[in-house]
Amino acid sequence: MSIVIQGVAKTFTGRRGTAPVAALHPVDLEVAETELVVVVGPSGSGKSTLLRVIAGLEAPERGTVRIGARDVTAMPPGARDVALVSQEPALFPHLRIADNIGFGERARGTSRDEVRRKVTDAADALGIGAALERRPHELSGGERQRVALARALVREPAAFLMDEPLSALDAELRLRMRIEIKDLQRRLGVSLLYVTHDQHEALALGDRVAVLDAGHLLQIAPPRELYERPGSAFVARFIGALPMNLLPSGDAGDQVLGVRPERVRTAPADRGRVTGRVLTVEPAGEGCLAHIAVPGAKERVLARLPWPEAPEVGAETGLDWDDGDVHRFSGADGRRTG
Ligand SMILES: Nc1ncnc2c1ncn2[C@@H]1O[C@H](COP(=O)(O)OP(=O)(O)OP(=O)(O)O)[C@@H](O)[C@H]1O
Repeated sequence: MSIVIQGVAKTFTGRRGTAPVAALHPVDLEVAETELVVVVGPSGSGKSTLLRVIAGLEAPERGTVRIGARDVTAMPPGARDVALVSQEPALFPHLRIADNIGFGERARGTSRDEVRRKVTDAADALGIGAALERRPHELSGGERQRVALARALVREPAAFLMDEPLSALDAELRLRMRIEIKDLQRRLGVSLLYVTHDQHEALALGDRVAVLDAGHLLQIAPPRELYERPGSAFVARFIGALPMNLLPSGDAGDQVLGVRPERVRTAPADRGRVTGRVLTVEPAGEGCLAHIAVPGAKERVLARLPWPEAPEVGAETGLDWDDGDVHRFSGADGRRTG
């Protein structure tokens, strides 16, 4: 079922003497019936708070949360019919994996045979069918995370919420499980709202990706659109393997010109659009990453280059790019202007 949140705001009133923290400014977000939406943002941007509000673990001070046709804003977590999978799955250490997966169903009064069937199906779907008799401490981190996912599956919830479920795993396992999660979501045809701080994971996984910063939802768009037409300078720097280069432009310096490091070329010092001094050249897999100090730019300009074009450290170099690769933002609020 769909997840629809409207005007959800949350402020944590600090302990005595500390200032209140606005974790979420009014946020609107919709996850369609069979959609996978990823919320991405830096640490402290409000991602977990958003999921906890939807799950019913935090009460918003304003706004509504709907799951399908039901307004669940005032409902306790158990009545919402959503499953939340988090980074560190809380498993019962003394229970077998089968009982961990089936725990909620048993508590709900489902018959023993029915629970056994559901547990076996979910465990098989996640490739942990052979681990059902073991205890949590006998499993790897990846397997324990699969147990948490199986436990969520068994409940057949109306919607899934996942809070950085893969961040404790190594890179290779993360990649594998990312594919499995997307696969599972497709097969089940359910809505999934997935939270991560990793823009790479967000782009790979989401049908749409929502960027959150300091409690503000800045943009929600399909991954390619987010990369190709970021709506603000913040999104342009946050989304992408490397942050977008930003250079002052416009007569009054009131505009910001953006160009991605992978679109920058070097040129003879007197022939580029800008000129700068090469600070370092780092090996970066297939090619290299040159850091260039350009007068007037707040940050060093990055250029992702093939090795044959690697400039000399210390040399002056021109930098060039195509007109079509230029993004423009307003200098005042960083909003996209062209
Ligand atoms: N229970 C709480 N009491 C007070 N402040 C809180 C509480 N929970 C979260 N916050 C604050 O609200 C803001 C948002 O926190 P939240 O955990 O939602 O961010 P996040 O994007 O999930 O961060 P991370 O990626 O580090 O988990 C932060 O400034 C945090 O310090």
